[in-house]
Amino acid sequence: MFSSPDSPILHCLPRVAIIGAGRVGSTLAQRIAEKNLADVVLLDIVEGIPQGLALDLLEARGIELHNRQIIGTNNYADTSGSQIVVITAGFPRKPGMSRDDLLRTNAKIVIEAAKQAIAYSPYAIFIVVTNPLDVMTYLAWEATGLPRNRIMGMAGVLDSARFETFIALELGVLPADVKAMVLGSHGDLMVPLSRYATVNGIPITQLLDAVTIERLVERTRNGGAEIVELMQTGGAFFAPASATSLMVESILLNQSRLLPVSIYLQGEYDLKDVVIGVPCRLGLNGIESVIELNLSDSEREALHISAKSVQKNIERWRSLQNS
Ligand SMILES: NC(=O)C1=CN([C@@H]2O[C@H](COP(=O)(O)OP(=O)(O)OC[C@H]3O[C@@H](n4cnc5c(N)ncnc54)[C@H](O)[C@@H]3O)[C@@H](O)[C@H]2O)C=CC1
Ligand SMILES: O=C([O-])CC(=O)C(=O)O
Repeated sequence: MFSSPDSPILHCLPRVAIIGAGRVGSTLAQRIAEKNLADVVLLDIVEGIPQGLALDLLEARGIELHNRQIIGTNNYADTSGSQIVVITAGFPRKPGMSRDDLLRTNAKIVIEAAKQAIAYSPYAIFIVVTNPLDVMTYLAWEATGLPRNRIMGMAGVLDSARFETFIALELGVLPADVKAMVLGSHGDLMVPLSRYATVNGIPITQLLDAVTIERLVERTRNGGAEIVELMQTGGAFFAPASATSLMVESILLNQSRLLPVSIYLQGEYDLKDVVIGVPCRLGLNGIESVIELNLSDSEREALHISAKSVQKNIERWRSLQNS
């Protein structure tokens, strides 16, 4: 049973609302239900789609052996009293586009979704997935007025999983034995921390040469685009849904996992008034704490360059509104 410390108990079972029943949203609904984590309300602007997806997922319950409720809706009232709201509503990029090219269209969608969702679930913890991720999380934070521990973006868990995958493929080891962390913005300027990447505790710098590591770092930075180019219609959704469900799980089960999460910074890493990915502990209160790593000069510089690019896009959004 989960409820925010200051909230009344609204439901007997935890409930997660997913705004946007597209590829990421519907796969996330499946992951959450099949892991038996929470009931799911799947909301989309298109009529019939969330209802059809919910029915399809319900019909699998007997086979997958879980008993979670899954509701499809176009009405925010049905998301009422959710403990977690995940925003995946918005357009994915097409080949040749950067995530930042989605700013204008997705900002309006995310701001509206955040305002509607908070009105019905005032005690919820919000996880933003829509791109460009860090700017969307910043705008959702502004739109909801939530304290920063209750609103975050998903990107670092996915980018780290990609880095771990490429290291595991290169070394021919089990992916679960590889641990790595990617900080910064969810874009070309993300900051994979090779120095902290290990295989069961052994630093990868002892297993791979510098040129190979740099190649894997570059592939990680380009990980989303690689899939967009291959698929031609939309982007990745299996790994993004897995990464988001990991965050949902750590919050609902109070696991206190230490994960890279996009959060509004208030001076940590000498960065202020920007959302960017840094290591955080995730538990019942959302972000329980921000961990400040001892970064090298070049890692710190890369993080600051990454943050500047997010700030530039926040300013771009403000000037679009004023024009
Ligand atoms: N943060 C990350 O690491 C990742 C972010 N993404 C981003 O997530 C977003 C969703 O990706 P997909 O699910 O692949 O796209 P999709 O196109 O399959 O789904 C988007 C859904 O949002 C819905 N939608 C649009 N406007 C809406 C509104 N106003 N209210 C409610 N629903 C609305 C659409 O009808 C559609 O069903 C994209 O912006 C994508 O770039 C995707 C993967 C990873
Ligand atoms: O690349 C995209 O557009 C979707 C995304 O953010 C990712 O897969 O990392």
